Amino acid sequence: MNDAWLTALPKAELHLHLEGALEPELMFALARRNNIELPWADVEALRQAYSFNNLQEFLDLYYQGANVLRTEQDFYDLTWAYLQKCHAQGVVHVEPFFDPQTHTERGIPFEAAITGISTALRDGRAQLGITGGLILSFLRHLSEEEAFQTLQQAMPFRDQFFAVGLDSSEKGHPPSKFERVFAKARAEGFLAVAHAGEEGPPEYIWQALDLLKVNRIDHGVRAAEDPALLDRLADEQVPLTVCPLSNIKLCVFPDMAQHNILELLERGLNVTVNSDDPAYFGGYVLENFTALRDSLGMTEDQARRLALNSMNARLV
Ligand code: HPA
Ligand SMILES: [Zn+2]
Repeated sequence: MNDAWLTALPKAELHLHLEGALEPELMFALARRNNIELPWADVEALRQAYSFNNLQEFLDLYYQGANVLRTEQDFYDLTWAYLQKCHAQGVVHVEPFFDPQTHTERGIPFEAAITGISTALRDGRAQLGITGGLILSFLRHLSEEEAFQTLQQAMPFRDQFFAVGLDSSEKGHPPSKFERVFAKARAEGFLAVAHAGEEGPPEYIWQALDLLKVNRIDHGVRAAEDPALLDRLADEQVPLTVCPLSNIKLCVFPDMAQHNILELLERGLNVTVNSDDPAYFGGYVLENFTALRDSLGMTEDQARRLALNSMNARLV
């Protein structure tokens, strides 16, 4: 199975943080455009800094990088660059996240972010034939109150996103912290997803299912530690948006040869392949598939099932 075969396979990307698609070259270009001084001398020095021992070390850099995003045009350019990458790799449907609080906390109008992103998604549909929709993600290291405020702020733009999500520092911030915000979002008609079981324990996956009533679990690889949870995920065919290269970069697994994605697939779980933060983790969807082929011996049949799972796990 060569790269062209994997590219031709129709794929959906269901776990992608737009802020994590900010390539170093674009980060420097936007810094120049917005008169912002970056703490790295050049693109090479920035790439050198992409070495992480855990999720938090990555997040510290990711929030720093997002600081170059200021105008509606910046958000448009970021999203458009991502969509062109998708187009080149046979990704035909996308359901990206954005983190409004990363931007509103530094004084960027909510409207600038969501309008720039939505306009690019609309152009992606018209010009590239890529379908999809946007997920508004709450930062779980911030308070419930701030999540409620963010949802409130988003209401005038309710037709521009279809679901809410939960991301950022997982440990110590269980899904239960956001039970009431998610209930409100669901009552408003939004679907729900949540990061759970990336660094956090299986208990957080149970909570995401039972308290947040999510339609998908983002990551979920630590479900492997809990046989009863594996049975539930298999029985209910809950989609898991697994991100192999991310998990290696953030030391969730020591190396790709030890990743459990194919074991989860063979146990009957509804797993999909995604890139998470491709600019930081060394690859988009295609590179995640090729890594599974090269390091885990993924077969053509498994690749087909993974891609089909992603298409079937679409929510819009
Ligand atoms: O992998 C992730 N986990 C949690 N929060 C995130 N925000 C961007 N990427 C991630
Ligand atoms: Zn993620």
